[in-house]
Amino acid sequence: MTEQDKPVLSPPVAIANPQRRSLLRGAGLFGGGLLAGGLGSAAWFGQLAKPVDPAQQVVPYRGQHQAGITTPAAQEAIFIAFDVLARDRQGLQATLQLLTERIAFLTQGGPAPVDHPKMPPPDSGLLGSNISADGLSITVAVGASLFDQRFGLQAQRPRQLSQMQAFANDALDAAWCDGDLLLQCCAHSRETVIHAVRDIIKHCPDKLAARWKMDGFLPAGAVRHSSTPINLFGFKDGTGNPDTADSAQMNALVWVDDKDQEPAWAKGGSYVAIRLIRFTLEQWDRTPLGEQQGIFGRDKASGAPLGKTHEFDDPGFAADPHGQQVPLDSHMRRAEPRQHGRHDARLLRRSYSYSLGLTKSGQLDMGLVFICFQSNLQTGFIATQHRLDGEPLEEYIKPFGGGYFFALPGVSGSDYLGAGLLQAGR
Ligand SMILES: C=CC1=C(C)c2cc3[nH]c(cc4nc(cc5[nH]c(cc1n2)c(C)c5CCC(=O)O)C(CCC(=O)O)=C4C)c(C)c3C=C
Ligand SMILES: [Fe+2]
Repeated sequence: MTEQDKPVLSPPVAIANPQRRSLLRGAGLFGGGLLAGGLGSAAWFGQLAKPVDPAQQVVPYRGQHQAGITTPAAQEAIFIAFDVLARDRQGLQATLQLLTERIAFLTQGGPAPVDHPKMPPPDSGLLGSNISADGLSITVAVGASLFDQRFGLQAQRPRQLSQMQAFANDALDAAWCDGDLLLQCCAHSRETVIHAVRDIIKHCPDKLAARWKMDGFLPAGAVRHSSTPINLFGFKDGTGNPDTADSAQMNALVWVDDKDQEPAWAKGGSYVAIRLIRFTLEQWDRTPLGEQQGIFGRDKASGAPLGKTHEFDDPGFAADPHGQQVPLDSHMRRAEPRQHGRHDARLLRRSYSYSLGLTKSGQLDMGLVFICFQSNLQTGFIATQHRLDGEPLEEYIKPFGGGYFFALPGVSGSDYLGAGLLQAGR
């Protein structure tokens, strides 16, 4: 078991009730630092009373799985897709080795490197002379295009990895889609994720060409208090997620393993579906509350399923077969009909809000970077999105970018990210 896989609480403390679950989500600011420090669960509650400084939090980048997937979501994010400039396998290996080195440095923190004043400074200086780890995680995922003829990796492509095809309500813009590599950078402060992306771009001018980039954010209060973040429609978003502290569930839903019949190197990785979705907020803000709530199937203030009292209450669909409480076409009911047990939607969501300028027609350009992780893309994102196709929410959303990627398995010892893939492709 790697550091990253150790349960935050020992198994007898089962996460049965929602209060416990939201408490566990609180490990966001505390748990990662403790794991990094190698402390056990006994000290965990003690630390709750005396939180560590978030700026000092180190999220281990090594482990069976990459960080940034089941890691509690930090407040700030940058999603950036690149095309690889290398022309051969050796060049790709050098790129992944350098990326791993940068991730190791940036996520652990330390003194900013200095050089001769006649040289360009090796660090941007954005974080001062001492770079804080600041809860930074950088997750590396590969796109289907990496498995074309350039690197001879065709036979190693994860079985379900392909270019994302448009769904019925999509207006995909190629400039915002796909890429050989996707980096998800998350940290407690904006300057830390910007510093990380600038560092990687500075070190890889001959290796990576940026293709598209989107900044994401979560409400500060929700992250600080470990409550469910509220999206730009004003609804709590994440309530129905599976429990990341339940490793059996994560193995079933998120991590590729022997059950998935994927290439051996892919074990420990996860499929990523990322969607850039613009909201028509001017129209939404003129929509009656009752209609808004019917669209999601939840109470706007509490997040409870309609007809229930608390956020984590079971919606009781079996007792509401005609949708008198939670409409049959509401977002939550279509996404997770709960017909065959709890997880019809076999995925873990980890979405962020985005806010750009104005659209060409003068509307707010704001929305959601929807991102989810799953061991099976077909039964995860694709099946769920098909159930959502035609939902009433579509009147207020327009997906315009993103793609499918595969988050590489974690890295151990002195290995580099993707080493298993490149060795398998020999
Ligand atoms: C294909 C998967 C999904 C897409 C795309 C998606 C887009 C999307 N979602 C919201 C807001 C909410 N989603 C909520 C629940 C929810 N959404 C999905 C899947 C997709 N959402 C699932 C599997 C679930 C869980 C349903 C459940 O278990 O009850 C909710 C309700 C609160 C919650 O559980 O998180 C909200 C709110 C937006 C705005 C959006 C794209 C524009
Ligand atoms: Fe959703």
